[in-house]
Amino acid sequence: IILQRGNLMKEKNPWHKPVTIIITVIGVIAIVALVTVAVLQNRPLPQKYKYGIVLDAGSSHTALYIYEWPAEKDNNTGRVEQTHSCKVKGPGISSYASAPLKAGESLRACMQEAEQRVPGKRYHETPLYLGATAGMRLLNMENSSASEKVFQAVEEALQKFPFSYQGARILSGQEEGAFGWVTVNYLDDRLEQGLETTGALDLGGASTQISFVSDNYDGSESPSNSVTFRLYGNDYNLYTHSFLCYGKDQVLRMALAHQTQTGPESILDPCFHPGYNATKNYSILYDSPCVSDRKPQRAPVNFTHVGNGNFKQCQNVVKSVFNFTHCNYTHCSFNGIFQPLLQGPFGAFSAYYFVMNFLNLSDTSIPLETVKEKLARYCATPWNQIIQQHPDIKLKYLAEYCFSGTYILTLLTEGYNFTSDSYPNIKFIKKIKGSDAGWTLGYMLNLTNMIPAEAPDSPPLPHAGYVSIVTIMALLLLILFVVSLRPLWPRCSKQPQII
Ligand SMILES: O=c1[nH]cnc2c1ncn2[C@@H]1O[C@H](COP(=O)(O)OP(=O)(O)O)[C@@H](O)[C@H]1O
Ligand SMILES: [Ca+2]
Repeated sequence: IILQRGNLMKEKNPWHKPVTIIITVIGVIAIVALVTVAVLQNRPLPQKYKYGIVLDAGSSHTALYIYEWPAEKDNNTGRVEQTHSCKVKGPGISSYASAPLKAGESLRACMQEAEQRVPGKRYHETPLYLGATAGMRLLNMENSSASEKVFQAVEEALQKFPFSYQGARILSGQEEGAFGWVTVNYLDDRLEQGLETTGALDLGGASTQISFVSDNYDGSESPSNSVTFRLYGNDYNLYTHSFLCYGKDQVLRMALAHQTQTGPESILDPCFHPGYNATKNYSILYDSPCVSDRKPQRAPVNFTHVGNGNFKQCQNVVKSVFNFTHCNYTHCSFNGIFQPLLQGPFGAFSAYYFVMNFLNLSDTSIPLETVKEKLARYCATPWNQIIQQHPDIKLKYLAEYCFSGTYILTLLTEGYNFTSDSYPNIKFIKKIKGSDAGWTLGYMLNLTNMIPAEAPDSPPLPHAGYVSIVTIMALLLLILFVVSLRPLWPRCSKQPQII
């Protein structure tokens, strides 16, 4: 009987049937394979990078920037980052008008650095651009054949490198302003998300740019200030203006020209520290289209530049470089240039940042009146004390911070109409998420078509969500499968039947 019972038990356990075992094993293998394939197939591929190089040939110096982005995801947002920058030794390329070959040579060291930073197998597909700004605009106005020679020399030097050379050219003021705006908003991820944009304030040595979106500007009033973009499915109507000669170095020339109109032997300059005393050359001072027509006749060769450090008087000198007499539009900034009402936050970079950071005034939550008081105290500090306090700073920069700070505050308030209420909307910035604020990134994004006009189609689920859902579904299938075999389950709990 016991034997019989044992036989009965064996026959009744369907799990031990070969067919059931095979089906179960196949089912488990299929589910494991499904999950594995789903996970592996959709795993993000190992990152490969592409590179782009932009040379910013500014009026005072040239800088090289290397950008990097994942090779598979060109069209995704916020993915292009600056990986390296190199400051070219010596002055800007426009200063080599009388020795153009040296302009090309000056770029070599930074280009060699770029060769080290970009992987060799990417050289040929790495675009290389050079964009020149206001220094070359002025040289081109003054002596176009000299500017052509400089470009020729620069071009020859750059073509010797193994990158994909895409040309050297002068950017228009609108391009310089608009691409600075693109850079700032791209790095802040504002474009793809369609967020309110940040205005861009760029202060160079020879020109300055203001760019922002304003609800009361559709481009119809003063169309030359309008730049339109369609980015990620959003339309932007940007106001932008570049003031040639209103970079801080050219404004200093204009301020000195204002003070030397009669060709004196010496001037007492409120924008320089008390005790500052330097001999300057009239011909060098007036050697720029921004001031050349004002050169006093019968001036001596040199004049003595003496400081007396008075902020209020310095503001008056600086104001003399702005013209507020005429405006043929609803609103103007200065020199009869249209400007819509200021709107939104602003990022102020390049020399805005260098100067305000040096002066410890980059925090715009400090009330504007306090900023002015602090700057007034700084300007009144004797020159020898300033030198002692900042032994590592180049004397040329050091001597000019009082002037530059005064110019920045005057430009922002009197020029662009920022008030003590709207001043805190400005942020003085150097970098955003590791990339320098400036026109170069926006320029490259535009020329490589890296910002799509329409929003890219993105997969409905991120990778992790996709994997989780596939795994959960596979487990459910497994449970369903096991449950479906229920009629074949052994009835272990039942009492053995005794026949
Ligand atoms: O460390 C610094 N302290 C103060 N000013 C600086 C420093 N580095 C650069 N600058 C200034 O920033 C400005 C940069 O202008 P840039 O050469 O880009 O001219 P551009 O944009 O008008 O062509 C110049 O006035 C230069 O002197
Ligand atoms: Ca610049």
